[in-house]
Amino acid sequence: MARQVNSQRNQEEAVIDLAWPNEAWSDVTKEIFHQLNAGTENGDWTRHPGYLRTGERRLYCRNISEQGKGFEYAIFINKREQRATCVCQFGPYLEGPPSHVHGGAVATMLDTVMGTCAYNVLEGFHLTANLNINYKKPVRLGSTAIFLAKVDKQENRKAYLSAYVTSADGSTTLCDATSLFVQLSQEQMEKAKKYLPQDSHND
Ligand SMILES: CCCCCCCCCCCCCC(=O)SCCNC(=O)CCNC(=O)[C@H](O)C(C)(C)COP(=O)(O)OP(=O)(O)OC[C@H]1O[C@@H](n2cnc3c(N)ncnc32)[C@H](O)[C@@H]1OP(=O)(O)O
Repeated sequence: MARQVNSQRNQEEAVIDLAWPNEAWSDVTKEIFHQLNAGTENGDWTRHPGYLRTGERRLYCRNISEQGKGFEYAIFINKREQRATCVCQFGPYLEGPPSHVHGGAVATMLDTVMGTCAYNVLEGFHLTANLNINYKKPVRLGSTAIFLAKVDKQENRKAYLSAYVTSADGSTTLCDATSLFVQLSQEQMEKAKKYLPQDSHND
């Protein structure tokens, strides 16, 4: 179940870690989560907590209030291999083409998984400079997909990544993507500080 942690900022703001199975997750989503979570046992992989703050600040893809209606996902990071893997179930609020997921919702998850993966090489805050997606097959609403991202190259503040999205059984490639993330310079970080939460929860 989602776990409640308290942010250091103020006690009444509950910070809930949603990157855990809940009753809205299908058996397929739960099974893939447990397979991926097993990789954290030997320390190669780390599950990235997915915080929903009850206060005023939320990460967009965590903020659909009713469980199961939007993005339900967990991301795992492998720092040594500079990779990230995500299991994601797309709820009914994300409909684009009838009974299928909006391409922008798939792009959101690609942006988030690749952005999280970029933390393997970039320090501090980074932003998406470029995101290119090839949509190979429509994604059924309510289905579960697996996102696999890796860092291909780093040049100073720039990290170049690639990713692909498969069906839950891995048999079908739904999308492939490339991206560029740019780490904010010290000067930009100073300016961005006022937007960052005081507590340690990144997501
Ligand atoms: C472990 C903890 C995990 C926590 C996870 C939490 C969730 C995380 C996931 C959430 C993720 C969500 C993420 C989101 O949704 S981020 C939201 C969407 N992105 C933005 O809003 C970014 C808007 N753009 C900018 O702010 C600036 O343009 C940036 C900061 C990107 C660069 O402007 P800056 O003034 O700083 O630097 P620069 O212009 O000198 O560029 C620097 C270098 O980059 C090269 N360049 C730039 N653009 C492009 C381009 N399009 N193609 C190719 N190259 C490009 C450029 O040539 C230069 O190269 P070089 O001359 O140095 O060689």
